[in-house]
Amino acid sequence: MSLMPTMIELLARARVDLRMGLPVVLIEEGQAALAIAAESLSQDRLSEMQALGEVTLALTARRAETLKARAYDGDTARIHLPDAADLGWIQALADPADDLKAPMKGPLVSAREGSATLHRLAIALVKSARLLPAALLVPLESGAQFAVSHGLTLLPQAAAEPLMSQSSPLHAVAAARLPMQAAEAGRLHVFRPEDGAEEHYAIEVGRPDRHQPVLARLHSACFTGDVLGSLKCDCGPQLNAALAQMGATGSGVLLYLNQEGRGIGLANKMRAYSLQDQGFDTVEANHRLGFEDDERDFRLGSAILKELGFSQVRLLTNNPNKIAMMEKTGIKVTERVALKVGENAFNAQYLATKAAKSGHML
Ligand SMILES: Nc1nc2c(ncn2[C@@H]2O[C@H](COP(=O)(O)OP(=O)(O)OP(=O)(O)O)[C@@H](O)[C@H]2O)c(=O)[nH]1
Ligand SMILES: [Zn+2]
Repeated sequence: MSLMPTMIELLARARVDLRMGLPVVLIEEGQAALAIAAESLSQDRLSEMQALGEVTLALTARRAETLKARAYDGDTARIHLPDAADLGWIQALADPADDLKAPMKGPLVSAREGSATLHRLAIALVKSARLLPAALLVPLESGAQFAVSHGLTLLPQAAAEPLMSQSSPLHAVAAARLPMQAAEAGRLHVFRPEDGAEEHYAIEVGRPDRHQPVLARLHSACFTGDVLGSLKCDCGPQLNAALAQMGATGSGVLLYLNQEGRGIGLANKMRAYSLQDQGFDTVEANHRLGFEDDERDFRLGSAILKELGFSQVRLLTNNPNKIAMMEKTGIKVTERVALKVGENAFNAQYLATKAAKSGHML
């Protein structure tokens, strides 16, 4: 038995399958469905799914709103797939890239009867695979049998609980000394979550006293800002300023959380940037894609701080949600240290939107 995958391992496997364009079998209390990500769908697999029964497209209520489709299940909408629907039809619903060019997609008919539990689970899975939040589902008579005979991953709803509550435990896997320009006394720790998702890093500067509040920064990965010096955001200058301040005062801890694009992944962030080029702001772009404003899980941050032995922080941030999440998850924020750097002509509007819509402190 111990060689069989655990629930959390099944979850990791399902995430990879969906990215590769393979369907997975989802089961919950007598219901079963075959689910596949809209983004990685092929025409062959679509035809196979259509041959199995009535296919529905699971979308978030956010995406449904843009498409003027009804979402009868709160945060989730189940759209009936017309018989004539092809790959292009599905992609146009899942991906907002051409919304403005081809605005009329309807009439879209949403399902009202039955349960949306498996649809909601499918959306959570494709989001965690950093794909577009859209999935196709077709009901199955016997999920377990179908999975075995087709060699597919079988995922019970219970396996996805950690995904829904986003609280996979993490473990420190390696650490070493890392002298940096900003602080010679640096140490980099790598943390690996049990659910096979991205690793996160902690950079400890000096030897912070575990009994005192530590100067801390929760930095979210921004490949464009951190590495390329993008002027569209303020991430690069914030990263450098935080490390510089820790170096200057001799101690601190910077968490580098691999939650690119506020947790939607780089491909989706580039889709959001492309919508921004069409005139939408950073929040509207996320919504049109079907995401919430912010899909990050800051609980990861407090879990890492606790693993490192910290319980109180002086937090470098302008984001009140980060402070609230720290407090809620057992890390005391004794002080908020403002971090206002890197404003320029390209990101002024982005920063103004964060202040107006996301409550950022100026
Ligand atoms: N989806 C999306 N993500 C973006 C956009 N611009 C920047 N990001 C991401 O936003 C995150 C920036 O987060 P942080 O530096 O923690 O900033 P913050 O939440 O505004 O909070 P503080 O900087 O602490 O005040 C990074 O993951 C970026 O990749 C955008 O237009 N769309
Ligand atoms: Zn950035």
